[in-house]
Order: sequence, then C-alpha cells, then structure tokens
Amino acid sequence: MASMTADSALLSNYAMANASAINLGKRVFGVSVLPRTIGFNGRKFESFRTRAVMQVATPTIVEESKMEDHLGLNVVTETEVREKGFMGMRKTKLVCTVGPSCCSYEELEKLALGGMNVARLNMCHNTRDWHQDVIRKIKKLNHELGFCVSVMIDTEGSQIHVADHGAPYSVKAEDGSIWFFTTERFEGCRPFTVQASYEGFAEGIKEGDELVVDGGMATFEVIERIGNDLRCKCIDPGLLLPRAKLSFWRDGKLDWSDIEFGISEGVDFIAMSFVKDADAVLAKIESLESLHKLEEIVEASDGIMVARGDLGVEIPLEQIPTVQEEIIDLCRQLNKPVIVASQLLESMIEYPTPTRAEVADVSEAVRQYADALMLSGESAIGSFGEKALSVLCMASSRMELWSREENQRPSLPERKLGVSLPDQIAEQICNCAGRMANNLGVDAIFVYTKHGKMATLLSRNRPNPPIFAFTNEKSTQMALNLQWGVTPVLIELSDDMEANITRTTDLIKAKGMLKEGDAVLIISDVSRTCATPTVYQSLQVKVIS
Ligand SMILES: Nc1ncnc2c1ncn2[C@@H]1O[C@H](COP(=O)(O)OP(=O)(O)O)[C@@H](O)[C@H]1O
Ligand SMILES: C=C(OP(=O)(O)O)C(=O)O
Ligand SMILES: [K+]
Ligand SMILES: [Mg+2]
Repeated sequence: MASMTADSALLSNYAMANASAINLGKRVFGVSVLPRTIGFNGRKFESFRTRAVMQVATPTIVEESKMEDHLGLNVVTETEVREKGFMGMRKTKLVCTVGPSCCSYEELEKLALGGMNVARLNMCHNTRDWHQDVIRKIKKLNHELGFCVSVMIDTEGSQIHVADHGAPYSVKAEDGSIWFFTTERFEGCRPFTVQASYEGFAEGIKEGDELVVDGGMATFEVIERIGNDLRCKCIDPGLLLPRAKLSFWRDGKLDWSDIEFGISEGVDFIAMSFVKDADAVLAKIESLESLHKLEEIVEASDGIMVARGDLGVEIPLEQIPTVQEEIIDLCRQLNKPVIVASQLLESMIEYPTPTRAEVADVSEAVRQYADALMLSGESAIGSFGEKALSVLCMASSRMELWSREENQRPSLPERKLGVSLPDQIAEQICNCAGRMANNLGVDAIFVYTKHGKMATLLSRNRPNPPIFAFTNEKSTQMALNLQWGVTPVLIELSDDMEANITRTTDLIKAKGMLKEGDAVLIISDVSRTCATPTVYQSLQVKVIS
C-alpha cells in the first residue's frame, strides 16, 4: 500500500476492504494460553485458547449494541451447506462477465443461483447506461432475493483501437502538431486525422486529459472536445502505428472516467486494465511491463487478475501456464486475492460441452489455488453461460476435494507480511489456525473481523474447512466474496466478543447448519472503538452443545 496515492487509496476503500486498514498499532502486553480438554466426535484432544491482549486499557463502559436475530447469510450458501455439509462447500470463487446473453433480471438470478460470486462488467463494451442498468439489477437481486453477488467493473484501459490513420505504414506525430481523433468513418487517409474504432471513446474525456498511444509511443493533450471527437496537441512526439491502442490519463492517472462511474454506482471492485506500475486497485496483469514489476504491483494492489487474453499477445503462449502459477503463488504469499481469467471454457461460447483440455485447464488453476476463476464470452455472449458456470462449479469442487485428500500441496513458505508486532501476531495466529483446523478436523472456521484482514490471512493458508467471516461492514462483506474459501456474513457485532460468538453459533445452529458435537475454530479480531481502544485477537475451539 505504501506506494499508493491518496486517490487510489480512497478508491480501494470503495473497491475492496483495505487490508491494511486494521490498525493494531498497539503494543502487545500479554499473551495467555489456557489449555483445556474437550471431547469432540468421540475423540479427545487438548484444545488451547490463546488470547493476545493488546494493551488492555483502563476499564471503559461498554455500550451493549443490540444484535438483531438476523444472520446476513446468502441464500446460495445456506442451500449449499444444507445439501453438501460444510466440507462440501466450494472454495474457489466464480466471476461471470455480464453481457447481452445474461443481462436480464431473470438471467442474472440464474447465474446467482448457479454460484456466481462476482459479476464483472467490461467497460470496453456497451454503453454506460447499459452497465448502470445491470449494476442496479444485481443490487436489486441481492436486496430482494438474498443473494450476495459483488460487482466488478473492468476499465477500458488501452482497449480503444485507433482504427486507422489511413496509411498502411506508421506515421510520425511531431511535437506540437495538432491532430483530430474522430469516430467518423471515411475511406483512405486525411492528414492529421485518426479514426477511433469505438463510438463512445471520448465519453467522459475532458480538456487537459492526456491521450497515450500504445502505452507511450506518443502522447497528446486534449485541447478541445467537439461532440464525440477530440482535437489534440502532440506533447510527446512518436510513431503512430496502424491500429495502435489509445488510453486516457487524467492528472497522470489512467481510466478516470470509468473509475468515477464505478464509484458513483457503488461497485465493489475496480479492475484496472493494462496496469503498468504499482498504482492500481485490482490490477490486471496483461502486459510484459506488468510482469517486470510484478511484485511491486501485487504489493500495491488489492487484488490481481491474470488476464491471459492480452497476456498471450504480449508473451509467448507456452509461457502462460508458468507465469500464471508464479503470479498465483506470489499473490498468496503477499495475501492478495487472484483471479484467473480468459478462455477457461472458450468452446462453450458455441457448444454445450467443454473440451477435455478446457476442463484440465480449469482444474489446474484450482490446483494452483487461485482465489477465483472467471468466465468471459462464455457468460457474456454464449448460449450456455449457466452450463459453463456449472462446469466451473463441478470442476473446482472435484479438484479441491482431490487436493485435500492427496494433501499434496506444501504449506505456505514463511514470509512475513506484517511490519508491526500486532500485524505479525495476526499472521501467526492465522497460520497456526490453518494448521490446527486441518489437524483437528474441525467442521468450520469462524472469524470475527471488521475490515476482513484476519479472514484474508486465514484464506491465504487454504485450510480444509470453510471459513465464515462475520463482519459488520457491508464493504468488507462484498470484498471478501473474491477470497478463496471465505463465506462473508453480515451481522451486527457488539464489543462483547463472547456474546458475538454465542449469538452467531446459535443462529447458525438454528438454521440447521451446525449440530451438536460439531467443532468450530474461532478467531476474533475486533477492536473497541472507545477513547482508549482495546484490541483482542483470540483463537479457540468451540464444540457445539
Ligand atoms: N457488456 C457487453 N456488451 C456486449 N458484448 C459484450 C459485453 N461484455 C462482453 N461482451 C462480449 O463478450 C466477449 C468476451 O468478453 P471479454 O473477454 O470481457 O472482452 P474482450 O473479448 O473484449 O476482451 C467480448 O468480445 C464481447 O463480444
Ligand atoms: C481479461 C482480459 O481483459 P479484457 O477482456 O478486458 O481484454 C484479458 O485480456 O484476458
Ligand atoms: K477491459
Ligand atoms: Mg485484456
């Protein structure tokens, strides 16, 4: 986060729970370990309750917040747990690109029922009004029918093509020369005129914005907007190739108009196309430049998309599989969610069954422990979007089970993320919790978290049982939708952690999702926001009675 600008930090608050927002900048002053013996499913084992107490302050009057008898659990998860049990829950998250094939309320509902965790809108296509309409339908579905589908917009990036300057060869743009970028269609070539391929390319563009050709081959400043067209002055001379790519910058930043639109519509994630440096929200790795600065970009982003479509144009195809695995591993180490995207089930745009090679590719991404898989044209324009989604569900559930049984994945190499001691403690608790959950064979992990940090640290360890993340922040809930194995649950949290735990386990039990004898590993990380804050991070095993 260190290299993020104030603006992008602000954006990430909208786009994703800012993991570093949990400020535990307090000195640890006591760690108590209380062993107790509990019986569980006929087995007996020692359970330890550790509680790292962060600077226990002078006693403060705790205001009892009233908790409603309501559990903000989504309908899809509830059904899944009832049908398959905790261990049968799918861990890999699914992203669907919404397009003409699936943009009605009913079609979106079917995708939500089919397991879509995040709906992606690619701003390269269609109009702002169309996207706005889809975003509102998804929010309505969540609100009215109890789904929990996050919305991601994917910015246009450098995706606008300069259709032609007419000549089949490159043309030099001299410093200070005035050029006209138009959507008008004409034959042949006109001097100092470039045709843009996309009607709305100048939408949201203002005077003073910069138009960058092919990631910096030449740069123009917009001096006037005339209808859909732009009059620009060359401020950095260079060559214009036929069908070069254009991108817009404002105040040195890319894609402002899409981002402003996303924020005004309250989307949960913003995926930045053609990221070149470490200043992004959810960065798409799809260029050679981004690979050169991979670690820096992953550090500074809130999440990563392996955008194999464009990446396959920039690097040799045979390098994609290893690059994908490297990116996934790095993201896990640095605790950032990662999406594998493009051509997962490409043949299903036209055919009702996937190729064997496609299923193998999907399974490999799951085996590599990607947080999420993404459908593009399969859902956006294909005739079998729902079926493609069910193929992703089945293939990922199967591979997750297999990796678990084989237990063939080495554990995460030690790599310190936190700088402060409290951050390091959170990390260690979650690393231990992951191992403990597997060794004890608990049925589920419950984590109580405001900003989601502890939930992401748990997910990073890819433990066997599902992780239920209870939060009182809507933005945290929506952000955790991308995180491997995490089911985010919105609930009121009081300052009394024991009361929170009792209340939520009772509610989950009442829903028939937990039964007597089930064991749950419980991790909490909730701070009191009193004058003298007290922070508890605790780990305990609770056997449901
Ligand atoms: N909002 C939309 N409106 C119309 N068509 C869309 C939309 N989103 C996606 N598509 C179609 O689905 C295809 C696959 O989507 P995607 O992979 O996101 O885009 P692209 O192929 O441009 O990289 C696109 O080529 C486009 O034809
Ligand atoms: C996901 C990708 O980006 P887009 O669809 O926006 O080109 C990609 O290039 O793989
Ligand atoms: K895009
Ligand atoms: Mg792309």
